[in-house]
Amino acid sequence: MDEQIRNEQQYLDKVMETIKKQIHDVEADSAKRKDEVIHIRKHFWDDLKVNMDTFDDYLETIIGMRQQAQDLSVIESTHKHAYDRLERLKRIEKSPYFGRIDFREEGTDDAERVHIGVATVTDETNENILIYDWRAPISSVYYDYPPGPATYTTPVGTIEGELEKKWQYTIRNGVIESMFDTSLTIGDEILQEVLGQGTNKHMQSIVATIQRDQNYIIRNVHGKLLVVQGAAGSGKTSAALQRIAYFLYKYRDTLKADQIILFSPNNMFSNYVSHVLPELGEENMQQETFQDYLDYRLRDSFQVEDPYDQLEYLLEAERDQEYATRKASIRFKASSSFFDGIRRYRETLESSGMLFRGIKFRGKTIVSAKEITEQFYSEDTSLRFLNRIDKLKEWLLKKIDQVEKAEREKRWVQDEIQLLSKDELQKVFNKLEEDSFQYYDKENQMLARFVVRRRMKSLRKKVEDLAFIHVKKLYKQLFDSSMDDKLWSRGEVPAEWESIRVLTREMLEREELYQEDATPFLLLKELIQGFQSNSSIKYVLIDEAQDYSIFQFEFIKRLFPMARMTVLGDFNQAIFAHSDALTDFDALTGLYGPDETELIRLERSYRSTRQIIEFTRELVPEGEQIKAFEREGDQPVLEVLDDEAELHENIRAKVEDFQRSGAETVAIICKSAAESAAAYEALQGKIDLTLVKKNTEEYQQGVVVIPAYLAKGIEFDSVIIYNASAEVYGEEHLRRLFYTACTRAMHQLHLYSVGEPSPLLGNALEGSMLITQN
Ligand SMILES: Nc1ncnc2c1ncn2[C@@H]1O[C@H](COP(=O)(O)OP(=O)(O)OP(=O)(O)O)[C@@H](O)[C@H]1O
Repeated sequence: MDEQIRNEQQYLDKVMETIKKQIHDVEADSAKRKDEVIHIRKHFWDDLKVNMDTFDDYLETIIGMRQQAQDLSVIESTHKHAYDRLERLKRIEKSPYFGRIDFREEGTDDAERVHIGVATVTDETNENILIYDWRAPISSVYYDYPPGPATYTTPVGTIEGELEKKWQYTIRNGVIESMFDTSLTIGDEILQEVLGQGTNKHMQSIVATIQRDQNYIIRNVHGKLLVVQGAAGSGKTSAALQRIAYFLYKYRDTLKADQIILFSPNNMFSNYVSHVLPELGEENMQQETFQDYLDYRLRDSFQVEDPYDQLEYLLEAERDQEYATRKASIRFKASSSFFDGIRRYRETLESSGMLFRGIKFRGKTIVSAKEITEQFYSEDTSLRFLNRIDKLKEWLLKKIDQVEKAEREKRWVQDEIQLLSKDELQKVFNKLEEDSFQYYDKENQMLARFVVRRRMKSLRKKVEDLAFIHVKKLYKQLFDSSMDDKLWSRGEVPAEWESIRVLTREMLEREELYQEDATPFLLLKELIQGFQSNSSIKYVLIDEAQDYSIFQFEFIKRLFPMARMTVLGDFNQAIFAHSDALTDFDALTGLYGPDETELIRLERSYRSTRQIIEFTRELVPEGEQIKAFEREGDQPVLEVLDDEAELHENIRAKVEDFQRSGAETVAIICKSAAESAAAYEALQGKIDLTLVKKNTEEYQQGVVVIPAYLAKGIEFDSVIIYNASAEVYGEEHLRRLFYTACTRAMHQLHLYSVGEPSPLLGNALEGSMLITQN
């Protein structure tokens, strides 16, 4: 083995030497190019013969300018390329690879040694590859096979052969610290080591230890929709991020990072995952929360309730009649029935029911809502709805033209002309010089024209933006009892429909929009005014996808018509009311059809120790399917206490305990923001801690108090469940929230209960997965 390490170290030294030399060369080259760029920029005009005397001179000048600009752009782009290469080389200089396969291609005698790292490195002749990028076709053998027969796919076909050996290395600072022959070792030492480490301020890349099923997700480029249903901690987010890196490599000539968008649950999560791609030498994709998008699109119309306020209401509000209505409303408005209902509603508007705003100018109606309605329904009904809207807009703009002409003669115009500033007058006269005189025989006429046009500008803009369509009222009309027969067949609406109608109308009268109404409202708006879509996005990835309704998926699909979609989620963590009854992503098959859809399950969980996984999987139905990665730790503990004073004292001591054992991140996870605020208040003087709120941007190290729904997608060395009592987690619908909270723990999990423990713990208590202390 020593001999092997020595040999390998020699190879490593050679590779590092090459990288060092390349860094030196690129640096020298890059400095030269930089000088060139500066020179061209400085002397752009000196080197150019500007002569406009004749048409030929003019043409020559233009061509010269173009040529100069082109040269500059080529050098600049080469410079950027070199800079990226330099960054990449520097990043891998001291740890250039992490694995090796000895692969013998069929029909050959000798196995090729393929070293695998984060970026490709070739020798000075550029002919021999010293390190293969982990995304290269041959590298997939490293992730997919144990020693034995193996194949991989290249653009020209499938290569078959024998994987003779597979090595894993840990290299630090240019020294091989360990190397494992995977055919001899049991288990995955490197993965053990990686998972045993503490949390980081940011999520880490997993390229050295990608597992086979994860690799399948990362490299899957078949259909339009890839759905990944995976247990908590099974690497869904990790797979999504490495998948993006894979796309950026595979399609590097045509795909840019900003053509990929990742929908994440909140800004703290976005921040948490934002280092993975740069660590892999790639630029970050766009990241958005769906809420940000809704806010952006609806900010002019409404203050939209955010999803966390909706959740907080569902967790903490009194369980009265209104609560039941709201819950039913949330479910129904997220359903495909409601989606179809809205589409039917739009169709009925073709023949009647459109609602418009009258158009006023200086307090006087120019075109009344009634006239607009009459005009709309007098148009040729065989035209497509959106064309009719367009024609109506043109008709209104013409009306505005007429009014504009007539207004120029009015007295107010003369008054306003008197008030024009010097600058404004100058502006009008400048224009006069540009325009032909013949249109403006009188100066005053021109000023009048200026004044009226200026006043009408915003009106015109409103008409252009179709603001004369009363979408708010149209949405409200959807909840009018008169629509029932037209829109809904028997049994399609929930039993609470009557009270949902009232609740929704009251909300709209207050000029508010609940979270559950935001996407439906936007859909209706788009069906009537035309869809805003973004065709430049080629890949959309949706993480924590169990939190999206089928309605929202439909919407995202329309929004990005040219994109392929990757959807990753776990229904055991579906904490929003609209999704708490769903158990799988089957409904998504309808989105692009079965031929374009592939579903993959990830069952092994990597985040937590075996003991934590064996406990948490007892909390959910069919939890036995979740497999633990064999990493040992302490058994989770449930401690039952008498009162809150005791609870806070115990938490203080426990946090100290965890920190003494090396935990860098400790989360005290609560049910809601309300419970978190109370816990924070009580613990503040005892422990140095931070309260995480919905607008917290950064993942915090140290001790945090956090509501379970904000801890989604992230992880902590040690987790304390603040109060797992029957009083707090008494209701069945909190099971998934409770599971989400417990699965955030990597190494240690401790639950407290003031008084009787939650019935949700039932199976786990009986199965002795949990040590109980009274
Ligand atoms: N192949 C792997 N190698 C190393 N670490 C891994 C691997 N797969 C997952 N992990 C680690 O497991 C943890 C959980 O991964 P990740 O957050 O991607 O899971 P998830 O399925 O998105 O979880 P959740 O649904 O709970 O949010 C992370 O620390 C991640 O780095």
